[in-house]
Amino acid sequence: MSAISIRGLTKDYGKFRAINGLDLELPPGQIVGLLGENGCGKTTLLKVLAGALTQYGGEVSIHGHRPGPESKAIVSFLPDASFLPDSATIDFCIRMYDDFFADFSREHASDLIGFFGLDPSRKLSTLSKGMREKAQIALAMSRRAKVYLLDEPISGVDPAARDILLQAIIRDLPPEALVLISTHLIHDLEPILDGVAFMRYGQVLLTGDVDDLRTQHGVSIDALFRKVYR
Ligand SMILES: Nc1ncnc2c1ncn2[C@@H]1O[C@H](COP(=O)(O)OP(=O)(O)OP(=O)(O)O)[C@@H](O)[C@H]1O
Repeated sequence: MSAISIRGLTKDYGKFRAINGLDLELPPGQIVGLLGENGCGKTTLLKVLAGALTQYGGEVSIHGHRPGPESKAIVSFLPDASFLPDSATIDFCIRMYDDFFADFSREHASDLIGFFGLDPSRKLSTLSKGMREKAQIALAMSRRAKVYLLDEPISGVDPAARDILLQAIIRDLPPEALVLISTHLIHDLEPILDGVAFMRYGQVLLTGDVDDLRTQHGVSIDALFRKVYR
């Protein structure tokens, strides 16, 4: 069974059609980059998959479930905006996730927070953008989910820390998990990607295995992106 199966997805914001008849099939056990120009619909697609946008057209299935309570139990979603209360400490967020998600591991989260060098007693309001991203990634990746949806997870962190963050994302990943990551930092993400989905104007333009695409086009995925969107 596909981890994600989408047929003819449409999503309108008022009169504007942000997703326009999008089809996508993604198997489990892969890390897939969701790539495309600003405004092509990446965040909108991830929000539909996460169950955060409920008004849409077409068929969406996550391990056989339409987005809703059953899919949310197996999907770990990391939105692009900060979604945790400013006044909360990292420790409080860990306890909140633990209460909220049956598949959450406190030990794993504490381990990742330590790995990132963050002090769990710090309030989120006192963290830099990059530190906050690290904390949010630690929380999202400490669920034993079947699908991880990560929207621009490393945009705020410095180049040297990106590798560490990517290692944290792939570390201890359940083998059958699908990770769908939207990003503009293709060069940084490329080493961990198994597949890519290129989007344009609310549709999927091209999908494929990164090794196959590199062989077929004779360039890196980063270079292929520049070629496709030139
Ligand atoms: N709440 C909203 N109301 C109206 N239009 C919206 C809303 N959210 C997104 N859009 C529009 O929908 C389109 C897709 O937006 P979306 O955020 O999904 O793109 P994106 O690919 O994630 O962009 P970026 O790479 O810049 O983050 C854009 O044209 C955007 O202006």
